[in-house]
Amino acid sequence: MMINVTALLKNVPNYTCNHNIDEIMITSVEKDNREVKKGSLFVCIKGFTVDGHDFAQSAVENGATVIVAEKELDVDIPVVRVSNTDLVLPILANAFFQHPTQRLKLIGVTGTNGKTSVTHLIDEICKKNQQQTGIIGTIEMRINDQVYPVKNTTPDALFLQKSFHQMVTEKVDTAIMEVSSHALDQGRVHGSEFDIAVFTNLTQDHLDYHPTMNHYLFAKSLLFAQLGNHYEVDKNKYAIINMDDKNSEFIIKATAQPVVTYGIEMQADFRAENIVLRANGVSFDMKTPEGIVKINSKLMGLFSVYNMLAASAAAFYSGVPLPLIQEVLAETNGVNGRFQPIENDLGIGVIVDYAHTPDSLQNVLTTIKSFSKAKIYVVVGCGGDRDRTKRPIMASVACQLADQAIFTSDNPRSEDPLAIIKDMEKGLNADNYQVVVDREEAIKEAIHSANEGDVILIAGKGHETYQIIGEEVLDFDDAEIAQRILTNLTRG
Ligand SMILES: CC(=O)N[C@H]1[C@@H](OP(=O)(O)OP(=O)(O)OC[C@H]2O[C@@H](n3ccc(=O)[nH]c3=O)[C@H](O)[C@@H]2O)O[C@H](CO)[C@@H](O)[C@@H]1O[C@H](C)C(=O)N[C@@H](C)C(=O)N[C@H](CCC(=O)O)C(=O)O
Ligand SMILES: Nc1ncnc2c1ncn2[C@@H]1O[C@H](COP(=O)(O)OP(=O)(O)OP(=O)(O)O)[C@@H](O)[C@H]1O
Ligand SMILES: N[C@H](CCC[C@H](N)C(=O)O)C(=O)O
Ligand SMILES: [Mg+2]
Repeated sequence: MMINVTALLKNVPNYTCNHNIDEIMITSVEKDNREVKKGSLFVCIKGFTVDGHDFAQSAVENGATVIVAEKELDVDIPVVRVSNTDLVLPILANAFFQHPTQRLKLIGVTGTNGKTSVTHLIDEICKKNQQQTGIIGTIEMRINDQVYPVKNTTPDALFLQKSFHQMVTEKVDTAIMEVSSHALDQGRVHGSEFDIAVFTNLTQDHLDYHPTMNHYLFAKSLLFAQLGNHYEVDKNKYAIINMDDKNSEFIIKATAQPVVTYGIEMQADFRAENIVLRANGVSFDMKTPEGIVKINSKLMGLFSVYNMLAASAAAFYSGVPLPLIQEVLAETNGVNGRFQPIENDLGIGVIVDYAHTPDSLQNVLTTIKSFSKAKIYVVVGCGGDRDRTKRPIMASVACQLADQAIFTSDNPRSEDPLAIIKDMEKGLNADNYQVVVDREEAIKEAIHSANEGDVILIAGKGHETYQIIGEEVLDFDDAEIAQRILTNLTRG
């Protein structure tokens, strides 16, 4: 692909340049000097860790023909000066890849918990409806059936627009993505034209990044402010909102587009009534704008009912018939690492779940409590270099709802694992816990202690296949490790 640089800069406000660049054609837009090739345009981004301006010379050596920067640079190629490269990157990426989101239906899901679960449900439903889908989120990116790794739940604007462009090329008609609060705050989704935006819920997390819960809420609301524009209502755009969350009113105010509501407690367009929570799933009557649909699902817990309502509303407003939605909800096994049972012959219930916030831990343990007749164990830790204030809350939830908690490590990253556990113990008024720093040993301890009928929740890492200790990323998979320990125990 070759694009004229002035055409690319058309929507960039107030730029200046030290050379005439009218005739320059560029081959790619890059923000990392290591990706620069002959003919690239290199955008210098001031990051949280390093300053991309420091890599400008290296970008020139790698073949860049134009640089976009916030300050004067001593290089031999044209430098386009702008006031904020963070804001310019999405504009350039979008223009370079020819506004790909105008050519597909884009569904964005935001909220503290449930984004991965809801996006995967929507994906399953759309596929059943013969749509060609692309999905981007915590676990991976998938375009049709091809899987690609992702570094962030919501990647940067360049990766995003490039991926949407690939989706368009590969005939995807519906893209479904998780939109994190970090991404909204950093403008990673600027230039992405959403058709449907879903709000799941807001509870405590990420207070290492957002100064207060109100800042966190504001960041989430930006997805709804970015839905369509504010001077006309687009009948094909919908904001899908959980009315039972106390922040729904704030989120609704952010959008000028039609609002579709869902919930259990409050009146809503999609509402679950007559809910029956069973040990092997849930059933409920889903009230919809087109009548009542009976849902029988293998998914567990009240939180899954919310996820099913959100996904059903999103799928319905993107054109999927209700009977088809009903069929997928009956069939789905949910997402890897979300309430995932680990089979064994010992009669112990072992569940791997990605609960890594106070609210999700509470939801999952409450769900287990609703069907468990014997003792509940929870193996839990808190991530290093992440919100420290959630640590004692998670510890307290664990001790209140489980009979025995085992505090352990969950990606300690640059922190001392024992210091993280000490944070968990701060102010804790309980003695039904023990500390086993090594996560594999902690899982072993829980399995060896449990008797037939007991349930063990292994929380926090879900689908993750690694444990980050310091700079090292070690292989670690809760499900695989639990399975191995259980099998060894069965064999005696
Ligand atoms: C705090 C944060 O959000 N950091 C994000 C940020 O990284 P950064 O600002 O540190 O970037 P940097 O390393 O300083 O680099 C600055 C610039 O120099 C360039 N560079 C850098 C090095 C080099 O050798 N050459 C070079 O050109 C980089 O390409 C970049 O353009 O920009 C990067 C690219 O977009 C992100 O990958 C990175 O996410 C990091 C890995 C991260 O951990 N983020 C977390 C907090 C996060 O975003 N999480 C959310 C959601 C979590 C959830 O689901 O709950 C997510 O969406 O993933
Ligand atoms: N609607 C919900 N409300 C509360 N908790 C939920 C909900 N859905 C899922 N959970 C819990 O939260 C955990 C994470 O779910 P999921 O991965 O879908 O969330 P996420 O928003 O994608 O998380 P992340 O921010 O890490 O990407 C699940 O394992 C489950 O314990
Ligand atoms: N997206 C979340 C995932 C947390 C998962 C948990 N295992 C941890 O590492 O803290 C985060 O980066 O905060
Ligand atoms: Mg996720």
